Amino acid sequence: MVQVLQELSLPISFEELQQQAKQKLDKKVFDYIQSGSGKEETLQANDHAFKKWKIIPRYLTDVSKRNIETIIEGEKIAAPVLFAPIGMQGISHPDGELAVAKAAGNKGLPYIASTVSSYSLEEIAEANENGINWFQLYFPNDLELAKSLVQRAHSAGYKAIVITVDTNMLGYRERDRDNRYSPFKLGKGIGNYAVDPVFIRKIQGKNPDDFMEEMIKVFYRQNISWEDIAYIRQCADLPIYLKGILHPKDALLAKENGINGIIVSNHGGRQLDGAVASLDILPSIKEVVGDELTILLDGGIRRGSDIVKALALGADAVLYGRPYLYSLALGGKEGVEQNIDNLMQDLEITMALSGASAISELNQDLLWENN
Ligand SMILES: Cc1cc2nc3c(=O)[nH]c(=O)nc-3n(C[C@H](O)[C@H](O)[C@H](O)COP(=O)(O)O)c2cc1C
Ligand SMILES: O=C(O)C(=O)c1ccccc1
Repeated sequence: MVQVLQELSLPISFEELQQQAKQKLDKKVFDYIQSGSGKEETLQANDHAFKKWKIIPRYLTDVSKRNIETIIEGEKIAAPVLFAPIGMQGISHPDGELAVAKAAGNKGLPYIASTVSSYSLEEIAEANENGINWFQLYFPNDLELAKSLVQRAHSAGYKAIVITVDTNMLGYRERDRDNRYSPFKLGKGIGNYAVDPVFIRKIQGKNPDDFMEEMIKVFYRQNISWEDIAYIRQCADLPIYLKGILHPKDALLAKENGINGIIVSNHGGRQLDGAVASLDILPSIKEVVGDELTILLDGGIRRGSDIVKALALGADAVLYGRPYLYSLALGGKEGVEQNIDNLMQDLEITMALSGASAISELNQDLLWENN
């Protein structure tokens, strides 16, 4: 008997992908993922920022040999794209981070594991043992705990530490408040804490029901200083990236403090509403830091042309966020792989049609600002 395999086929367009994910996911979960903080001005600004720039293509160039690979932290990656750290992927699909990390590795792109992952960083590293993993740190209040998380990441083969600096508390997310939804309530983001020896020691003797309360107590450090960043460097010999940098003066301080890279980001419009769009501030940041540290950007990356614009304005690579999460919800690991295939094809076509055959050829000369 001939077995007809129903091939998984996710929608190509981001808007359609989001629509189908909305139909599939629980309303509160979808709202939590999709929404921004406040009036969502920053969420919208991220989207709008890309529309302000138009590509002026160069023709009569040779694009017969195309290459979208690039090098980040000394490692060749298949495209200038990293998987943004997203907490609690278990709310989108039971395989959560294990599926996404494996998909990232299979496609030759780095995976950044969140502190609030549903699975532990060790399980994620094992799932993506042949790929590149980075660890995102939500700086805990307890330095010993910070050290433990970072050293575990180092032992598990993570290649860089990304410290998120824009979340000293959660943004004012109106939709979540209406829904009475808190990411912490579900207990889906405790993969790393549940197995951490320092945390386990901390809660010993306490009521297991208080686990979440204890975790929240140590979760946010509201006074991270440059000394704390230096402390993390002492914990493990790994490159350090700061995620959530928007002010050029902070970018300059990052450079002066010997940080390896920054991620220009407003957390996908989920933290400070009213904050500048990451793409809008990118040129000013590039101006102060030059080529001395790696610049990554996220917020609103949906298609190949978004990547071309971000790189032309000075980013070395971008982080890809919500779209992969919707793909995970709809199709697990295969869904994410398919979405990445589409994104990479789109990028290659966009570059070729712009007249560029390599990532290094993308610069501001290709852009026109539409005010
Ligand atoms: C559901 C969700 C959870 C997130 N969790 C984290 C996290 O744990 N750590 C972090 O640094 N950023 C987190 N972010 C922010 C992303 O890393 C990234 O900055 C943002 O999604 C980029 O915007 P985009 O989704 O519009 O592309 C989260 C974003 C979403 C949508
Ligand atoms: O929702 C988020 O944006 C986020 O970063 C987060 C913070 C704490 C727990 C889970 C996710």
